[in-house]
Amino acid sequence: MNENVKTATRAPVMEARGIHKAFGQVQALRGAEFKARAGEVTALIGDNGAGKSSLVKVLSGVYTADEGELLIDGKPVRPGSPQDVRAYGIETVYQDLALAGDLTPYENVFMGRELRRSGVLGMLGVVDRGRMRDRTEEVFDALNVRIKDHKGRVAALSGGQRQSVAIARAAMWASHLVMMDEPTAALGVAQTQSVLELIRRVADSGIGVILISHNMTDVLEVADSIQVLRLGTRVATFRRGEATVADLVKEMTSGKSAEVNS
Ligand SMILES: Nc1ncnc2c1ncn2[C@@H]1O[C@H](COP(=O)(O)OP(=O)(O)OP(=O)(O)O)[C@@H](O)[C@H]1O
Repeated sequence: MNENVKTATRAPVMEARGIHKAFGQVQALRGAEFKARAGEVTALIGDNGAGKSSLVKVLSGVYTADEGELLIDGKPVRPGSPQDVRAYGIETVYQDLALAGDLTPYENVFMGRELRRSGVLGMLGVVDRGRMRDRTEEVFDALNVRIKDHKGRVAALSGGQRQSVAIARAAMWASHLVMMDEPTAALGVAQTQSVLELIRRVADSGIGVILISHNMTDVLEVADSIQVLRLGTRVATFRRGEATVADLVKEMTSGKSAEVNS
């Protein structure tokens, strides 16, 4: 399908308009705009202090914006907490991953949202381990997340596998959107590649992905849309294939330093 037609026909799953957020004297966001579409990876990039984390925390309900509007599926929303945002089918994978190392992958996937047995056993609070394990394996298979030992502790997995467990968990619960904060920051080359492939598969499954990253190569490889923040404002938006590393660096640094080594 023609790229422009495809883009135009997809409603933004999440949109931020004119977001302002101050911390005391520091104006972290100054009328920031942002748009993410279903089935696409939207990268949010910017230099240190540009406002990426602040914007994602507004989008994920951790902060309330001082001014501005949030829309989900085109409808204005006013989330008061992260739980409100999760209720819209939007999950966030933070840098610490929020995994319990002593638990297995499936226990992590269902942590705090355990499935109960039916009937009296369910009423007594007995969890349905078999169903949780089967569902987890199904989701991991669909996303091609390969974990050899489903009964082993998450702490024994590699960094890339732990990241994959956290992303697959988010994708399983998210009906709309997954936000990821620097998912490849701590990974080596091979693990980065497999996490990028997973991010692509999550978007291809039809939900939106927001990717915050410092890594220009990753962003150029996987993102359908790249939105650049500088000093709390969106200064540029590129579609896939429209920008080079030099273009991105230039936008991030107000054109003062277009010199890049990669
Ligand atoms: N809780 C806070 N209290 C005070 N100032 C804050 C707070 N959070 C962010 N800031 C300030 O707001 C500005 C934007 O920060 P933010 O963390 O959103 O940027 P960022 O683009 O995510 O940066 P980085 O890549 O370094 O994480 C910075 O000047 C930062 O110091």
